[in-house]
Amino acid sequence: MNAPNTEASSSRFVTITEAGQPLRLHYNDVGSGSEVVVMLHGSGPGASGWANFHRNIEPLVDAGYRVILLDCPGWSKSDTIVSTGSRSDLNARCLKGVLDALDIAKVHIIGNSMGGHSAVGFALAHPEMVGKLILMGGGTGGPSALVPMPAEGIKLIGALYRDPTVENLKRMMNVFVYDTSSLTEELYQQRLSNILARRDHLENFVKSAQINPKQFSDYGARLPEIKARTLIIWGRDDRFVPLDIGLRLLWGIPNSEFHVFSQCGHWAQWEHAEVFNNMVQDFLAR
Ligand SMILES: O=C(O)/C=C/C(=O)/C=C/C=C(\O)C(=O)O
Repeated sequence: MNAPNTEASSSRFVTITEAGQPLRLHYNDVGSGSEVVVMLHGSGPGASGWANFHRNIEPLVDAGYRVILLDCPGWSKSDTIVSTGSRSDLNARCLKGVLDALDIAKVHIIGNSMGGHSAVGFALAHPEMVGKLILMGGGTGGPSALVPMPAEGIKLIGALYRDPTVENLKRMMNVFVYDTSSLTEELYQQRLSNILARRDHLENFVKSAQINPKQFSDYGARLPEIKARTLIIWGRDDRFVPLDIGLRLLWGIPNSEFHVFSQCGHWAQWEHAEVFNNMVQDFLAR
């Protein structure tokens, strides 16, 4: 019997060059299929590939995919960074560096929130390297037609970055998911320890937003350039990146489809993991 895949057993590092400087990035590498699925996490404090997607890795690995979870610069065990330009483009450059280092020519990408913005940035810069895209609660920065921006959840993320207390974490997590009864003390403690482990990441995120408040590019005008078949997934009750941003993606990306979960906040892959996993496998196999 194979040993279970764990964060520790799949943990790897690679050093790329970013803006002429070495940048050490952490990733998890699970499974050994010839088709590769990259998972890109969101921008909340304490996020990581493993923390965002731990309910989604095993089903894809069991279905025969190799899964790479990249921790973007400024999160988890990756180097810290001050982002003064587009963070979505920065993450896209980092993904290119990692794939080149691993000699991987083509990937499917699942992006959550900031990870969705970064996946679109990557697809625009390197269309030949993208198989299919799955965008959840993200895909472009820019305005919502319905909700004042920054949305309430994004304001709570900012407060948590500036003042990383368990009270601020609970305030953020309580609008993060639809069903707050799913939030356990263990989850809070795990997330808080991730957050407090890297105060440099917190400080640099705050600094980045002060230098450039628009960290996430508005790719709206360029969405029609995306040729990859794209599955857009959203929570109806998303209070971080409003649902109508998903509609903008659907209008803009020519070969796209849109699924909305009711009773779901910003973490569709976690709140509706089983249906999400089946949907992803079906979409990738089509
Ligand atoms: O401001 C945006 O457009 C993006 C926000 C996020 O990326 C928020 C993500 C939060 C998480 O996924 C998390 O795990 O904290």
